[in-house]
Amino acid sequence: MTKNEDLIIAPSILGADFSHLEEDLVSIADSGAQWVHLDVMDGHFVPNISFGWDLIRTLRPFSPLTFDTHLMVSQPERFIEQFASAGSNAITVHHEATVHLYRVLQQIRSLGCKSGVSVVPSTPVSAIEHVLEISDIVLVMSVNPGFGGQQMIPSMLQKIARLAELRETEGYDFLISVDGGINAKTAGDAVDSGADVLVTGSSFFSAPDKISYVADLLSLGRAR
Ligand SMILES: O=C(CO)[C@H](O)[C@H](O)COP(=O)(O)O
Repeated sequence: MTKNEDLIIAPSILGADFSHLEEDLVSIADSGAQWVHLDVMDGHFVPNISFGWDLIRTLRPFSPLTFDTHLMVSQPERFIEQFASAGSNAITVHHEATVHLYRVLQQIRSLGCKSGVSVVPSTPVSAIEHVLEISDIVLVMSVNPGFGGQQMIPSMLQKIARLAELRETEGYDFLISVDGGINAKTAGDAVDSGADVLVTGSSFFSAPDKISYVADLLSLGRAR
């Protein structure tokens, strides 16, 4: 996979106004972003509750973009089928949320979705090395998950760089995604470290001009 040349911008609807989600979803496609990031929180794995597969199924007809579902959910293996049939194109689960990680990633692929694995800031890359061969996406959480609008933890850049190194040396084919505190100031360092997918919530939805905001982020990939 060619790194960064095809940078992907994935606005997170966690930052949207839930009273007019349809409109905000359309604004993501109109902005030039390629993916929609859907943060599912269960109030157990993270101290917040967001939404479930019914909302994703409801939103699906209103966007042609890739639905990138991020399950911040304990024992996600219980719900993979529901999130796949709701219209997810990619499903990411947390290493810390299951003892059956390899099997869950296989399950995700068997349902026709891209498989994603994520780690919270305290988990080192070494914890997921055994599943990199069956991962289409590795999502580096650059904040403690649960809430939008936090500041990026700078040391997470080293984690991105380590993943990029492993991909190169071992010949893996996953995309490196980064989630948490991504904005016009922090995105450059993330891309320089090796990120291919920029998840952006509060900064996207507060941008006065979403098209320019996305264009600026996309230009970081081309500048490499
Ligand atoms: O997963 C998340 C929080 O757990 C959000 O996707 C992430 O924090 C993006 O929001 P922001 O860009 O506002 O940091």
